[in-house]
Amino acid sequence: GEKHRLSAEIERIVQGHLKYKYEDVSDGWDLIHQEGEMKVYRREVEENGLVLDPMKIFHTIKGVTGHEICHYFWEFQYRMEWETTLDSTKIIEVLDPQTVVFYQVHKRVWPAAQRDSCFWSHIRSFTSSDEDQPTWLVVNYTTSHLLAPIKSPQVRIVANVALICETVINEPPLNPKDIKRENIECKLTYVAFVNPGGWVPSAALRSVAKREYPRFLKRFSSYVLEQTRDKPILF
Ligand SMILES: CCCc1ccc(-c2ccc(S(=O)(=O)CCO)cc2)cc1[C@H]1C[C@H]1c1ccccn1
Repeated sequence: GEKHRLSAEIERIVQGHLKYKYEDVSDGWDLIHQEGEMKVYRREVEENGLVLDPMKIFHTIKGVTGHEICHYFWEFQYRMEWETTLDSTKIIEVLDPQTVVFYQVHKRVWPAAQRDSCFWSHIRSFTSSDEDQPTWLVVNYTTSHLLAPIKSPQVRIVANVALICETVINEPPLNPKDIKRENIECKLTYVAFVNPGGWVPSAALRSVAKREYPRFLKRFSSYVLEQTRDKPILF
């Protein structure tokens, strides 16, 4: 598509996520939560007393495709229907049909100051040679923007988040037209590097993250299942 001021950065960040997606979580990652198909890993990282813990979540959702998951994650108009941790969200710029800039105000995490975030959000798909279904991904990456001035007392978070989805078709029928939702599942990898942008008590932030990430992914998955239940499959 047409290039714009963020094209080079987007390429760099997207390729970075694809490179690390296959990094195994055996060294340095702790499994902190397991629920059904969902496995939540965290690396404990602190920088000058600030908790930066990278999160990595693997989940398998039966009955939806990776395209559907990324569609509902990226499209702005659904956001407030599944995001329970936001006070507001709005698009402040559209850079191309796959790239927008969002500004969001997050619900206050007591006793910390209220957070806000501004990031470019990019959706794309690609097919590797060996797989038949395309991989879909969404990356949300902090960016500065004239229409999202930093204003006290809100604290701007710095986030680098990726949702990478593969679609598996189990027992594919001879004719692809006959594929049913019970034959499909989405295998997703969600990574989040969130710098809270200002001091938050380590224990408080760790317990909020441990509770909120699984909760948000569970809620988001059920939202997509409910939205797609009686719709034609979006491959
Ligand atoms: C003090 C920092 C608090 C805090 C701010 C923000 C976020 C956060 C940012 C972005 C995304 S997303 O996946 O890109 C969906 C778009 O909104 C998810 C979460 C996480 C936390 C940490 C607390 C954790 C958390 C995790 C999930 C939901 C809410 N909070």
